Amino acid sequence: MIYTVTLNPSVDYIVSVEHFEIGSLNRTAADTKFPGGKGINVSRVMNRLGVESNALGFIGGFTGTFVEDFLKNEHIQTNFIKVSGDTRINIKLKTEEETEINGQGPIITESHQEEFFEAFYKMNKDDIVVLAGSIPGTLPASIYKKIILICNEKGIKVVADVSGEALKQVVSEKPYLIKPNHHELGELFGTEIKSVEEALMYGKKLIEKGVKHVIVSLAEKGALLITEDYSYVANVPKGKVLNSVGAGDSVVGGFLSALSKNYSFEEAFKLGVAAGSATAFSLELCTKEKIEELLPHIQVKKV
Ligand SMILES: Nc1ncnc2c1ncn2[C@@H]1O[C@H](COP(=O)(O)OP(=O)(O)OP(=O)(O)O)[C@@H](O)[C@H]1O
Ligand SMILES: O=P(O)(O)OC[C@@]1(O)O[C@H](CO)[C@@H](O)[C@@H]1O
Repeated sequence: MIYTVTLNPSVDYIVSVEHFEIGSLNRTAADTKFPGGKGINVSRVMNRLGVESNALGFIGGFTGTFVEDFLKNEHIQTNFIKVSGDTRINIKLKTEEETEINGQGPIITESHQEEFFEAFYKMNKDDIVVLAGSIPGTLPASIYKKIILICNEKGIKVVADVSGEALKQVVSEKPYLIKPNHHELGELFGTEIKSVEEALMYGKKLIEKGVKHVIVSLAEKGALLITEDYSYVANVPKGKVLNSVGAGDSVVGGFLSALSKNYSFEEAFKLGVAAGSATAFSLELCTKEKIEELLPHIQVKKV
């Protein structure tokens, strides 16, 4: 089973405003709500590609019920720990420029954490754990490290899509796969990455540190898959970006779905990139049909 971990899920409130003015009453041209949080997005993308997963994390209140019910309606398994506060609402404002306001999330107590860890003690070596998204303020900053230590002891593969301090901690535990974007990779090394060549050089440094596979996404500049033995670069198809929320998560969801169907790494990488672009070119997360439409426009080359 692939378990996705979203420590701080959300209701993503997607609001389109034609000419947004600070200090004025703005009215929406359209608005929608979706369950959000990076691990949940990975689960939803995998589900669209016919791959089962189980979504873990903490939810609470009416917003938590919305998230859980939405996933159940999509036939996605969940095993959330219920907390007493409300799951956060993250505002995604679509106007001339995309602007996001992410909430803080509910308080998570020590007993909630103990309950959460029980799921990991029951996993076995054939499982995969995907850690994705930020760590809420009431959880210890070392929580991802603690999860990886349990997984490493059991031989469970860990995939991580995290940033900042959490990325530093995750890298030191040598996970199976990480997917930073070029900003996150640059931040890790205290630099700014401006080209695919620089991304390749810094990505290789992570392999030297013991990470097994690295996917670096570079938005419209393409993506890299770097391993100990080979590296691939992919272009991204041309299209109108309608929504970048969840594009990175779609790369992870697409890649893992393909691996679980025994695709080669090269093909899985291609599908991951197609899924990322399919989300970028859609109002919501990618569909299988949109991914298939984009696949022929992606070339993967060894570098
Ligand atoms: N302008 C674009 N044109 C085509 N594809 C894009 C574009 N921007 C993003 N993508 C697709 O989305 C993927 C992830 O984008 P990006 O590198 O911005 O990751 P991210 O910052 O993790 O995404 P997110 O917005 O979810 O945080 C890219 O690999 C690509 O497939
Ligand atoms: O606050 P975090 O955990 O860093 O990010 C949460 C989030 O912005 O990421 C997803 C897109 O990747 C959204 O569904 C969600 O709102």
